[in-house]
Amino acid sequence: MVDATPTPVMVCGVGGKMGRATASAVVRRDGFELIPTALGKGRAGVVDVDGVAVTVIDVDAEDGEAVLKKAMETYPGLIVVDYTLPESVNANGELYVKCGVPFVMGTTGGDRDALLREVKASGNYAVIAPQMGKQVVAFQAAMKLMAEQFPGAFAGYTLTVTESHQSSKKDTSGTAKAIVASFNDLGCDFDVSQIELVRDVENQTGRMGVPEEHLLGHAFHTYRLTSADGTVSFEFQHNVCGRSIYAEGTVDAVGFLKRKVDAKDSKTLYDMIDVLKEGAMN
Ligand SMILES: NC(=O)C1=CN([C@@H]2O[C@H](COP(=O)(O)OP(=O)(O)OC[C@H]3O[C@@H](n4cnc5c(N)ncnc54)[C@H](OP(=O)(O)O)[C@@H]3O)[C@@H](O)[C@H]2O)C=CC1
Ligand SMILES: O=C(O)C1=N[C@H](C(=O)O)C[C@H](O)C1
Repeated sequence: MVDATPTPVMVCGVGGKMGRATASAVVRRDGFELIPTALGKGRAGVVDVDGVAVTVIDVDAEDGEAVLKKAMETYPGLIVVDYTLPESVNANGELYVKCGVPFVMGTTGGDRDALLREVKASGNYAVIAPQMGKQVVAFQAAMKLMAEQFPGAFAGYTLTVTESHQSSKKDTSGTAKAIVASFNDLGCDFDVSQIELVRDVENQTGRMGVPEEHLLGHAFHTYRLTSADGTVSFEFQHNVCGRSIYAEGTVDAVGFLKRKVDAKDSKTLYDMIDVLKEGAMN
């Protein structure tokens, strides 16, 4: 029999740009319920998400663990979505593991190796990925496959990577870092510290071609490969305006994770390529 109970979702960081967009997608999507409590930082208060009043509890002022445990009791089957900030990634991951709550981590940055290692070792169910947009995930997967199939195919080529995001974004794109890992396997000698970050309006609207109405929410990535003698070049580009592609993908990830939890799947840690491969993205 199909379980008709909606999946309860807590969105941590609901006061921020991605948290808000994701909470709104949860409200719109059948089969999911946005719970009226979330963890936040610095600012407590109530955020109205399309008619759902979400009380944001400041983790600096209250015990996040107690808040989460209460929510898990009140909403059995709770799944947490995290769109907070790079500096909170590891502490939040640890908190979710401590509470035993399945989670989707969309937040980038932090110590990724430690996060993945600790979550995997814990056996806590989680989807962790720097990119939730279906078509960008497909591109990321294609580059990974190319690197697995043809390692070293671009040896000797020079790689340049440019990414433009809203000026409030402090970290280097997690997506760009993941794709650079595939270029490394393809033979390109390139370190993520060489990624060019564009955060100023003049270059965004001029050189990058970001429409003005999307200066506050965009992700424009260009990867250029040039052969040693300059006679051959490749360019890969993905330009996203707004945030709906990520918000919708995040809800897909929540649905995927719920099915894995219910099935008690032996694999517990996933990324968005796993979600895409299973045909779980709308
Ligand atoms: N995986 C993906 O597809 C995508 C990932 N991202 C990533 O999502 C993250 C958030 O981006 P964005 O929404 O633009 O950032 P914002 O700055 O707009 O929002 C971050 C929010 O998180 C809150 N916050 C910070 N620390 C904590 C904490 N410890 N617990 C709970 N809440 C906390 C902040 O609260 P306060 O306002 O009080 O400081 C703020 O409301 C970034 O890492 C970004 O790269 C973005 C788009 C897509
Ligand atoms: O902060 C953003 O906006 C984005 N962050 C993710 C990243 O760091 O790769 C995904 C996308 O680029 C938007």
